[in-house]
Amino acid sequence: NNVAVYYGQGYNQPRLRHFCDQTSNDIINIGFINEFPADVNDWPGSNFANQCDGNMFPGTDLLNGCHQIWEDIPYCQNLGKTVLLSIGGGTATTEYLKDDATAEWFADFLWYAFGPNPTDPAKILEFPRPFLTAVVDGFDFDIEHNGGVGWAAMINRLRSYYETYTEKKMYISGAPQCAIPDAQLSDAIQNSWFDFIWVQFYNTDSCSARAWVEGYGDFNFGQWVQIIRAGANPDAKLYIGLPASSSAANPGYYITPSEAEPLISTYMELYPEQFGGVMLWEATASDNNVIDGLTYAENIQEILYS
Ligand SMILES: CNC(=O)NC(=N)Nc1ccccc1
Repeated sequence: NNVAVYYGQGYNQPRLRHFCDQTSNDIINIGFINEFPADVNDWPGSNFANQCDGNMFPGTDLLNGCHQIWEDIPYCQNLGKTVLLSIGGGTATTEYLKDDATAEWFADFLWYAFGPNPTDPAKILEFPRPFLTAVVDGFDFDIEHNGGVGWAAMINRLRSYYETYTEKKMYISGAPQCAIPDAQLSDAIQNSWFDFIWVQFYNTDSCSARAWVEGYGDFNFGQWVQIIRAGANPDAKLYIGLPASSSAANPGYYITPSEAEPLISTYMELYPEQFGGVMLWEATASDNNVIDGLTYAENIQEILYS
């Protein structure tokens, strides 16, 4: 079982390699590509908080020169970490896809800009390389607003590129909110191939991990298992998403490691095939939340390996 952490929006966060030096983190989602193309040929925008040097590709909101990230992605991969680039993150005003054509363009852009280094001179001319020669291990969809148009088309387009690429396995993951159906990702889960689904069992009270601990509401991991089994990839791994500290998500959703232990054990044992591990929002919050001498992520890792 794995621990997946989000990185890139942490308060005063250290550089990426700090989190790759931690054995508690297996998958790292770098967030975010937080502005989506308004139309075909439009470039997306990015934000990685205090990282990078504040330079954009001219006329765009796409960061250029994120030396900490392009240096650290191969460092992390050499340590066996899976590094995904996360799309979305929750800024409603800039995260919207108008149609499948725009979605497929978005997929093209991400593939040539952040995927394998293009060899076709035309592609080299057309697309930037924000992380230079670093090649991510796939893309994460943290889509929190504006509905489901385009996501299945975009993921299917990425999959068609993945099929042409034999150097390494590449992944698709998603971070739906826990209420079912998820307005943004349920259609994509039904119609396109995900490898990991990490459900945000926070910020929505009725299906939250906090509700399970307190004995109310409808924590719906089991229903998410059924959704995945009816989806395009029935073998997608399902993760329990949790806040990594009391201030990491909306107030009241944090659960302590000792509260998380029975929850994780219950569902790890109920659904051993589907259970993939725990997702944490987010890495710096985990570092700043030390309990019994271990970060929150290390505490969660102990539970997964116990
Ligand atoms: C996987 N994405 C997230 O977990 N996003 C997230 N936690 N956003 C957020 C929402 C409200 C308060 C703090 C963070």
